[in-house]
Amino acid sequence: MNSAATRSPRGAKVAVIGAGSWGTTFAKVLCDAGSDVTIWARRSEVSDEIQVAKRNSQYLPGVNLPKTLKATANLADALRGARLVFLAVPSQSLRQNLHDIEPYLEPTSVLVSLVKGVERTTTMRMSEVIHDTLDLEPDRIAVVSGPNIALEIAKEQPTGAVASCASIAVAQEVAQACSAPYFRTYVNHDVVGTELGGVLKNLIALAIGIVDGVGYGENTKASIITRGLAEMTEFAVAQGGDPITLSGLAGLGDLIATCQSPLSRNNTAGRLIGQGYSQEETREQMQQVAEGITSVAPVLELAKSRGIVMPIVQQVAMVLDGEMEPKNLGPHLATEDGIPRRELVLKRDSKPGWRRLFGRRKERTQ
Ligand SMILES: NC(=O)c1ccc[n+]([C@@H]2O[C@H](COP(=O)([O-])OP(=O)(O)OC[C@H]3O[C@@H](n4cnc5c(N)ncnc54)[C@H](O)[C@@H]3O)[C@@H](O)[C@H]2O)c1
Ligand SMILES: O=P(O)(O)OC[C@H](O)CO
Repeated sequence: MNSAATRSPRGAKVAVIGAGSWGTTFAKVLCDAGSDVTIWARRSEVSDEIQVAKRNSQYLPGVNLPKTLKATANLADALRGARLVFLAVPSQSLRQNLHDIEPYLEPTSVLVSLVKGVERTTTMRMSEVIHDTLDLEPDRIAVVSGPNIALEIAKEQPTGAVASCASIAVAQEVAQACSAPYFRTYVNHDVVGTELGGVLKNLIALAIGIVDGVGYGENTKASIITRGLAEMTEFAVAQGGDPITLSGLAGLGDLIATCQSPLSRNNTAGRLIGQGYSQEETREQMQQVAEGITSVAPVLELAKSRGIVMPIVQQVAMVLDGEMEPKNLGPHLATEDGIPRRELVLKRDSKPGWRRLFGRRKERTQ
């Protein structure tokens, strides 16, 4: 595809699927960037409130949404004519949502994941789930990720993000559609690294929340953030990601935001667990998605299959499962053999191009 042929004009029709805190905030960004936006909500009371009152009081209390934003609970209405379709539903429901939207997609629609989780049953990233479900070409699958706490952005506090697609022209089209005065979007073509940055920072934010709940101070947290970034980078590189991406907005940037913000749901969930609440009690107290909790097991499964050691994520899993006291979580635990290891060991994925992006489905079905 060439960029002139694919660039969405200002005012182009786009759709957002999911009207929780991020879907609604992202719809506002898209409106403020000049797109013609329709957001789809599962519940008609939510779409009615957005459509009529320009509010989403459950997820963004006190925020006025743009007058131009349209909302519906009807998928066909949301998707009609939409070149870009932004997906903002929980990771574990994405596959079902994709099946639901498939009949209404335009033949050239690009699907853009805003989701920061891994599918528990398959260990797939969201772009892999899109490919697996809809069999789209890589240049019709993109992701947007970065240090993006919804409520801050809904209040127009400035931030940045990265739009990533195998086709840099499509990444530019996506970035252009979501570049508002307070939201600057960069581009890259490292879908794997961009996507995994958003998944993995949630696991480190859980660890930060846990030690915060215990009452540990800044040295512990700085060590966890730094060693967490090393774990994130080793993991992402082994899956085919670029280490540079992990030091950018979608990696380090998002890690800092999520580990520092009391608004982060993953951080909050970790803090409750660190204070002694069980995983079940924490889930009950959380009114919103904390993707990290469901991503721990599939990430560790993938790490094991690639021979990657993730001591912090492993400890988070043990605390969640009640096998370790929160106060024992820390960056100080030795590896199994007790031998001090190097600070960063990058084992690159040797698969080239598309096999790195979406190779697992092909491998499975060949
Ligand atoms: N909130 C943020 O700051 C933020 C920022 C960046 C990315 N994200 C990511 O965006 C994704 C969505 O998170 P969110 O913050 O909007 O969550 P949320 O809890 O605020 O909202 C989730 C939305 O999904 C809907 N939903 C739940 N189950 C569904 C299903 N089976 N089918 C369709 N819709 C369903 C809910 O009704 C709700 O509207 C997550 O992967 C999250 O990691 C969130
Ligand atoms: O609230 P969290 O923990 O899901 O984090 C929100 C965003 O991913 C931060 O970029």
